[in-house]
Formats: sequence, C-alpha cells, structure tokens
Amino acid sequence: MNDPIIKAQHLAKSFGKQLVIKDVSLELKQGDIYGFLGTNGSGKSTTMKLLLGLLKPDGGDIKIFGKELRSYRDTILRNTGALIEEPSFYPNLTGNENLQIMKDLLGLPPRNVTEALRIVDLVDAKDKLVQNYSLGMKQRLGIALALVKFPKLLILDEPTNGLDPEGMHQIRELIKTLPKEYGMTVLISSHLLSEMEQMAQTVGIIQNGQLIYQGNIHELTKSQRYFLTTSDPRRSQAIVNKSGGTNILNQGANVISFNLSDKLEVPVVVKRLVAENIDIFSLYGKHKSLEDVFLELTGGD
Ligand SMILES: Nc1ncnc2c1ncn2[C@@H]1O[C@H](COP(=O)(O)OP(=O)(O)OP(=O)(O)O)[C@@H](O)[C@H]1O
Repeated sequence: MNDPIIKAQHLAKSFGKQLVIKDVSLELKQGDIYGFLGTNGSGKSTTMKLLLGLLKPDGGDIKIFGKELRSYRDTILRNTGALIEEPSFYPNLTGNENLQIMKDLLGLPPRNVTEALRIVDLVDAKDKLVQNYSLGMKQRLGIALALVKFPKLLILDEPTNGLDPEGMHQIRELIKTLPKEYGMTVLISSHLLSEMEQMAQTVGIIQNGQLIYQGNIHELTKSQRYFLTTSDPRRSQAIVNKSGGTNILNQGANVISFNLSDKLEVPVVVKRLVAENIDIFSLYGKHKSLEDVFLELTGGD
C-alpha cells in the first residue's frame, strides 16, 4: 500500500490569541493535483507553512512521504519544492542566472535548469534580466525555482495571483504536466474556484481555519440542483422539505430551488405536489458548478 504523500491530522495554530487554524486534516495521494481552496485569510498560507516546517503547529501531526515532519524535516524538504507568497530572486540577474545559483546551491546537474526553463516556457527569455520580466514571467520563474530540483512534492501558494487570464492559463497548463511527466504530487492553493475545476482532481476547502470539505472535485459537482416553478412556492417549499430536499431557496417569480440526494426522490416530490393540488409549471435539474457548491458549503459567505 502506498503511503499518502502528505497526511496531516488535526492541525491547529494560533497567532497570539487568534486561533487561525482550528482543525485541518489533509491527505494527498501520489500523483495528485490537490487544490486547496479558501477565501483570503481563511488559513491557506499558514497551513502550507506548517506543512513545510516554516511554522510550528500548536496541535496535530504531519507526515510527509510517510515520515514525521518533526523528526525528518531535512530529508522531507530535500524532496519538496515550494513557492510561498512572493517568489524571491536577484532582479539584476537573468532568469537563467537565478536558476544556476539554485542549481549550484543544491548541487544539481545542469540539465535540471534547461528542463525547468522549458517547463515554464522561459527558454527564450532566459537571458533577460529578471527586473524586466512581466509578472507572469516572474511567477513562472518562481515555479521554476521551486521545481528545479525535480522534487517529489511541490507546494505552490496562489501561483496565479494577480495574473491575467492568459498568464493563468499558462501556469495551469504547466502544472497539469507535472504529475504525468515527472511523477510529482502538487498542492496548490487558490481563492478561485474556476481555476481548480480545470486543474485539480482533489480539493480541500478551508473556511475560517477549518477544513469543510475534502474529496474528489467531480463528486462535489456531480449532484444536481433542482428548479421548480409552481402555483404555490410557499407550500411547495414545505413539501420539498418533507420529501428530503435540502438547501431550499425561494428564487422569486414562483421558483424555488433545492438539492435532492437521489434523483429517485424527484417523482416523490412531484406526486406530493400534485396530491396537494399544486400546479407544476416546470421542473428541471442543473449540474452544480463548483461555485454553487462552495456557496452552499460556506453558507454563502
Ligand atoms: N505571522 C502572523 N502573525 C499574525 N497573524 C497572522 C500571521 N500570519 C497569518 N496571520 C493571520 O492568519 C489568518 C490566516 O492567514 P493566511 O495567510 O494563512 O490566509 P490565506 O488563506 O493564505 O489568505 P491569503 O489568500 O489572503 O493569503 C489571517 O487572519 C492572517 O491575518
């Protein structure tokens, strides 16, 4: 049985009196692209810093590659690359020179630099000074610095932050190649749901320092939301509620929307409405977007 690449259990962290991480448990499988989602200030960066041993947790356990982070930090970090917050470079050197410095520090073969430049699409710009790079190029160089040692685990904190759609697309595409081509496992944070839908297999959603969902991204959006137009939305709401409907919302214009856990519940709802003499004008199911799910999970916050 393969150990998970990261297994973090019940992490807790306070800054002074502020409990910032309340209860976060994460599990990343080998080869996964794990999207760590949460609004600003929800605790993503802090969690990532805990996983990298940059901060000490007040509670909980972290195992990476099956080893306790507390006791095997150096070994673990040798196999881990990270980009947390702003990447730091020497702006008066070229992209290539920045990577060469990292290569020499880590004692890596020269081909690592060539390959990293290729992956992040900076081959043509490798001899430009970093101070003349665009924001997107700087972010890509930051990723190149994190992956130049070709680590087993790559941790990226909001690598697309501040980029335009083209820059985001480029980063997404390069990240998608990493598990397949290099066997890496990637933990990537974002506050953008649409980003994750196009890249991650697994998502963890954090709100106020608490993990409120972890699992397959497609499972999350698989279920349908139903929209029902009737002659009596108020009574319909009560009937839907009794029939197992959840998250029932009045949408106005005689429409209510709700979730059902199984489509076999649809005819049950319809029969009850008809039995109560309520006219049904329309009923349809719509697959949820990650955005819908996120709003439901976070209570619209
Ligand atoms: N070193 C610190 N000292 C005090 N408070 C901190 C520190 N680092 C983070 N915090 C607080 O912890 C909370 C979580 O911050 P964190 O940076 O982990 O959130 P985040 O989800 O990464 O958000 P963002 O996307 O804005 O970076 C915030 O309220 C932040 O102000």
